Amino acid sequence: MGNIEKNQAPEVLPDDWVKRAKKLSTTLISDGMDIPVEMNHLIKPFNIDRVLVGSAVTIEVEDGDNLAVHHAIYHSRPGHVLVVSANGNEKRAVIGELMVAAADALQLNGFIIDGLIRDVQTLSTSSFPVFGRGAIPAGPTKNGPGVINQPINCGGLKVEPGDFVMGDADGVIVLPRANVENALQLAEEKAKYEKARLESIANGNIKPKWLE
Ligand SMILES: O=C([O-])CC(=O)C(=O)O
Ligand SMILES: [Mg+2]
Repeated sequence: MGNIEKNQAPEVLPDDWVKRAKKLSTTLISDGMDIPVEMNHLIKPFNIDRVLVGSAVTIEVEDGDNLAVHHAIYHSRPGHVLVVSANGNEKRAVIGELMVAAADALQLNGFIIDGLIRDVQTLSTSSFPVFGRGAIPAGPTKNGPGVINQPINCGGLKVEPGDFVMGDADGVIVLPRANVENALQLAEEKAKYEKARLESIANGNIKPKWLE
């Protein structure tokens, strides 16, 4: 059995951030940022109707093994999102419907997997948000090793434990906490602009003023 290194679980996000983010979108937040906050396009929602916002619990596994992910579920609490780097493994799924049912019962906020999943028919209609690269029938081994709550690379971004994570139909963004308040304010302004722009289009003022 390989060792599972468990570090302290991060703080959850303030309720105010979660409420405000849920009224916005990943695109509105992305528009205000001058640092890369977007995971690459390979990390997609399995159910495009689900929105996830939470504090990152990071997990690194190897060779299609998911023992650390099982441990991380019970090392997390409501408000946490489990963010998993499967280190490029394309041969085995590292989560499935049983693990999602357990995470849902513990009121965790979602899974983001830079790797593969299985049991997609259930998970694509589940109310629990799951993001990942794709699916394969082959299941994981459960031997370790693995690391919980150390910085990881996921979807082309560095993710630190406790980072702000949001996922929706367009993909996943990750922000260091120091950037969140400002990012939410800019996104709220952009949301007002987009609402006004849609109203002008509906009223027949179709060409945008900035193009004059
Ligand atoms: O067996 C596993 O660890 C993954 C899986 O398919 C499930 O959780 O349903
Ligand atoms: Mg399964």
